[in-house]
Amino acid sequence: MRISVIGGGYVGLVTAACFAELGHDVRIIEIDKRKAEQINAGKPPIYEDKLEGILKQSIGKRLSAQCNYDGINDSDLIFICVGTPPQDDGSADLRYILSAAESIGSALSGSDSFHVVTVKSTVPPGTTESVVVPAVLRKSGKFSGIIGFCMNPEFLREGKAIDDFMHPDRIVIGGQSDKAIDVVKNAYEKLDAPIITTSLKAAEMIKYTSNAFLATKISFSNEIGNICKRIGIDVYDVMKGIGYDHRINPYFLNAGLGFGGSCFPKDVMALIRLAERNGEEPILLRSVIDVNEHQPGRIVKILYERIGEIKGKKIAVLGLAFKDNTDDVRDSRSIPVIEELLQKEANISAYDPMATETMKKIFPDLSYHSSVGDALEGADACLVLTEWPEFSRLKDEFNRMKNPVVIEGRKILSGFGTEGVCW
Ligand SMILES: NC(=O)C1=CN([C@@H]2O[C@H](COP(=O)(O)OP(=O)(O)OC[C@H]3O[C@@H](n4cnc5c(N)ncnc54)[C@H](O)[C@@H]3O)[C@@H](O)[C@H]2O)C=CC1
Ligand SMILES: O=C(O)[C@H]1O[C@H](OP(=O)(O)OP(=O)(O)OC[C@H]2O[C@@H](n3ccc(=O)[nH]c3=O)[C@H](O)[C@@H]2O)[C@H](O)[C@@H](O)[C@@H]1O
Repeated sequence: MRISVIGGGYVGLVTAACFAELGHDVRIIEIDKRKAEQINAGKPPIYEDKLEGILKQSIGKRLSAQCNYDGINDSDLIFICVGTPPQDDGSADLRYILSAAESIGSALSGSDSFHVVTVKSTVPPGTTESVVVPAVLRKSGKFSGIIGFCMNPEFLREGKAIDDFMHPDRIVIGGQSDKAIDVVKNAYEKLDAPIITTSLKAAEMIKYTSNAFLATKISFSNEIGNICKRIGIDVYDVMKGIGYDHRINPYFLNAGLGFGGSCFPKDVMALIRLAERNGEEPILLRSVIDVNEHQPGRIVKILYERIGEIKGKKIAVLGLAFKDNTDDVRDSRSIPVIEELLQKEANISAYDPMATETMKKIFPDLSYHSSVGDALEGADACLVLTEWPEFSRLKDEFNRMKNPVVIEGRKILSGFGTEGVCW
């Protein structure tokens, strides 16, 4: 099948590389020339496990990237994978979606064959129908039926994106017609996963609901964790105890600093704004955000309780990325922690296996180190902020600290006899 993917970011590039791996001919349209060039050179502009390998296998053969929309009228299926960042009020900014839809419409104006335009970006319910369909039809000069429309939300996690794409729990396809839905189904025919077909709007809502539910599990665990901490119980034992109940399951119950990244905070806020605009009071969703916003401050409070005055103290910060296995620091919970430490005039000594360069763009003046040991040298305390597996193997490195006070914002250490381990 011939597929075009609009946007060569996390989702677009992974989607394109995986569809090429499945044997389709894929063209990426990426307006950022530098990114398109990197992709064509077989170098992913982002770090993602296994991505470079599969990109190199297909690039120049079944996969290519370009900066314009030329030739997309060859494609049976066109995926929109551009960003939907938050606006100042938290609602989703749809300008990239509109612009992509208009460009697709113009590019399809001369074509006589059937094409399916499919939104993969996370968009508020109603967007495909009210923004994408009219823009494509207006610019193409065609009527509905000549072009099909679908909404196929993406559930991949950064750091595990290739495996998530190739082995999804389910594939959701919202569509206007069976004919359009069948084209999207065919693209995925080599994958072994249940396919849920639904309306365009329901597919859009499934994506928001999925992220909001996972975020709710995390905030719930944090609230229970905060209570447990007061009364001297390890919340990880508690969550293990409930996670065996198959109605609950053991995933996304890790308490700590809360959720970061480019999606959970943004998508829960967008859902809150959607609810409000439709006359609903999203009481639970607001609490999910509230709990999350408070968690970073709690670790600094615990630090103060352990070492007293923070001013002038050397604080080692292990982990900057919003989660392990990525160089992405967007909305990382390490950012508010570092901001508060800087406000209290701490000397921060930072280490991350992968995210140092991205974090330097936000905090250029921190003292960054290329090894955990160097970051810990002479430190008055250490905060662990990302669940990097390599931190679970640390032991002797902590001997380089001035005081053995280690506070975990993510439960990853395996117990090494230091003081102050929290959560
Ligand atoms: N990052 C993630 O893990 C996931 C993201 N999503 C959703 O997928 C969407 C995309 O997210 P990311 O890939 O992270 O964003 P991103 O910012 O990494 O990539 C978007 C890309 O689209 C390009 N672009 C923007 N306008 C364009 C246009 N008119 N034509 C061609 N290219 C254009 C940008 O230059 C950028 O490279 C968002 O709605 C996001 O919420 C969904 C699941 C997972
Ligand atoms: O829409 C999206 O962009 C994606 O958002 C998340 O994926 P991602 O943000 O890559 O990472 P997660 O593994 O979900 O972690 C998100 C945040 O929650 C935190 N987290 C996760 C799990 C947990 O138990 N506790 C916890 O605090 C992580 O540390 C991280 O900061 C979802 O898991 C994906 O299904 C979804 O496609």
